[in-house]
Amino acid sequence: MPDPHTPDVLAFQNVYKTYPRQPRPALDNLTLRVPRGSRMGIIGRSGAGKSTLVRLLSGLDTPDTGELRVRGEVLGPATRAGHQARTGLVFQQFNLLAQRTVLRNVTLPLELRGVPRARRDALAQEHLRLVGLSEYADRYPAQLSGGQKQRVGIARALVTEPDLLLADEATSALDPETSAGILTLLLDLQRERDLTLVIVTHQLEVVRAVTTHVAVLEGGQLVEAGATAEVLRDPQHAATRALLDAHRPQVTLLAGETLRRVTLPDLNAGTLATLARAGARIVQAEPHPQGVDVWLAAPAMVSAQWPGAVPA
Ligand SMILES: Nc1ncnc2c1ncn2[C@@H]1O[C@H](COP(=O)(O)OP(=O)(O)OP(=O)(O)O)[C@@H](O)[C@H]1O
Repeated sequence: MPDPHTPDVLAFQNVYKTYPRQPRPALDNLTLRVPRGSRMGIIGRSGAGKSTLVRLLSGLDTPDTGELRVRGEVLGPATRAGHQARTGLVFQQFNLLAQRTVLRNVTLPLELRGVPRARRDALAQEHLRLVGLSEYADRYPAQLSGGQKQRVGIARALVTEPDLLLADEATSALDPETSAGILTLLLDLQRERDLTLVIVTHQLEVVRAVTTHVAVLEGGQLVEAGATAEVLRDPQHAATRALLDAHRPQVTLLAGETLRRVTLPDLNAGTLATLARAGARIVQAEPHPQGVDVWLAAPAMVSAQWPGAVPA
């Protein structure tokens, strides 16, 4: 964990939120710290409270009781506008305006802020370059693929140069390969700009691939939080274990085999031969920001030798 004296960029303190006419709180006494510069995954099954947490974080809604501090300030009417100006949002459904070109979608937050046209066009062009879409400035959203739309969404979120980026199911609508590309981009941008990244997802592989920390919600409560590697290696709560189990490939293991997951730079002939010699079977492979995420069924002693292999 980071130095405890570093000011947390975000801190929920005993936050409750209940929607009108609902019997149970959507957030139930939530206390959570998101350290500056971290990549925090928020995970939980449907209805756990993830979107509610994002609504509060983005300043779109307020806690009933409890406190939400951002960059050391309590988020409230006096600080909301300033907070929103420094916060970028990336959505599952991209939320692009169909009647605007790609460039005009990216300039929109700058227009709302009254930035002069020449300046906002230059900034938007620069951000389209950053996401690899310089050539698409004059197209319309309907002429783009899902992955390209999300790149525009990321350019729009970053064009105001926020220090906090909230991504709500940013890759859930995309296929695994496109999703890996978007996650790689988010990871690169987070490092380059020293952003604090909060990723809300129901996809455990997203948490595994990009986050430094993870918080698990269940019924509006925080049931587990910590460094991602530790939580995934040794989950303490049944809700976390259930999420992990749901992600395991369905495979019948042979006697003496265990299931392991390992991230490899690629699956070349040499790697495949080494795996075969070790008696390891590939049961599933998915693109990953650092290469390929491979699930192996392998003899227990063999799989332990793979660098980076973790028990699944
Ligand atoms: N606008 C609303 N009005 C009433 N109840 C709501 C509203 N939004 C969410 N809820 C309820 O609050 C609880 C938490 O919902 P929330 O959308 O935050 O969960 P979630 O983890 O994001 O779920 P999902 O993964 O399905 O999006 C649920 O019981 C949900 O039914």
